[in-house]
Amino acid sequence: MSFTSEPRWHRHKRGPASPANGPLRSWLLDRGSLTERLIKLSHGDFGVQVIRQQMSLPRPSERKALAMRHHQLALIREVILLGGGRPWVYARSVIPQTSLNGRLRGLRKLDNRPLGALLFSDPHMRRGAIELTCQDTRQLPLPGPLQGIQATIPGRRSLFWLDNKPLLVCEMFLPEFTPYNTPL
Ligand SMILES: C=C(O[C@@H]1C=C(C(=O)O)C=C[C@H]1O)C(=O)O
Repeated sequence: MSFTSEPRWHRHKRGPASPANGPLRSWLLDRGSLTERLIKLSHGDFGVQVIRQQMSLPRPSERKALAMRHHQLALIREVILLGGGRPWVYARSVIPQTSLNGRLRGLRKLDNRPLGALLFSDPHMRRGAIELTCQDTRQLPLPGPLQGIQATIPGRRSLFWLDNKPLLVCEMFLPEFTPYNTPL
C-alpha cells in the first residue's frame, strides 16, 4: 500500500489554518531529533516498527523536493514510532539510490534502529526547512490494527543532507500521540 493521494505541504506561516497552531506546535517545529524526544517522553519505552523498506519510485512531490529525475529509484522506508507500545508517529523517509553510498550505505539495513540516531550523530548533518501538512489517516498505509482509525492528523517533513547527499523525512503524528497527558 502507499499514499492514495499526496498531502499539500506548506512552509510554516502564522495563521489559524496552520497545523502548528495546535497543541503539537513545539513537536511540529522542533529541529532536533524526534526520536530523542520520544525516548524521553516514553521514559525509554520506545520502539520502531518497520512497515515497509524497499526500493521504489518516490511520489511526485517527493521527487521534486529531492530534485530527482523521473524513474530514479529511492529507498522508501515507512515505520511506526511507538511510545509505551502505542503508535505515536507514522514516518516515511525517501532516500535516493544515489544517496545510498559511503556512510549512508548502512541505511539499506537499518531495520528497527531509528534513522534519527544515524542522522543526528553526524556533526555535519544539515537539515532544511520544515514543511507542514494535515492528512487523513485513511490515506496512510497504516498496518492492520491501525487501519480502522479515521482522523485528520498534523505532520511535517524536511530534507536532511549527510555528506551533501539528500534524504526526505516525513512524520505524521497519530491520534494516540497526546504528549501533554501521556499516562506512561
Ligand atoms: C529523523 C528522525 O528519525 C526518526 C526515525 C525514523 C525511522 O527510524 O525511520 C523516521 C523518522 C524520524 O521520526 C528523528 O529522530 O528526528
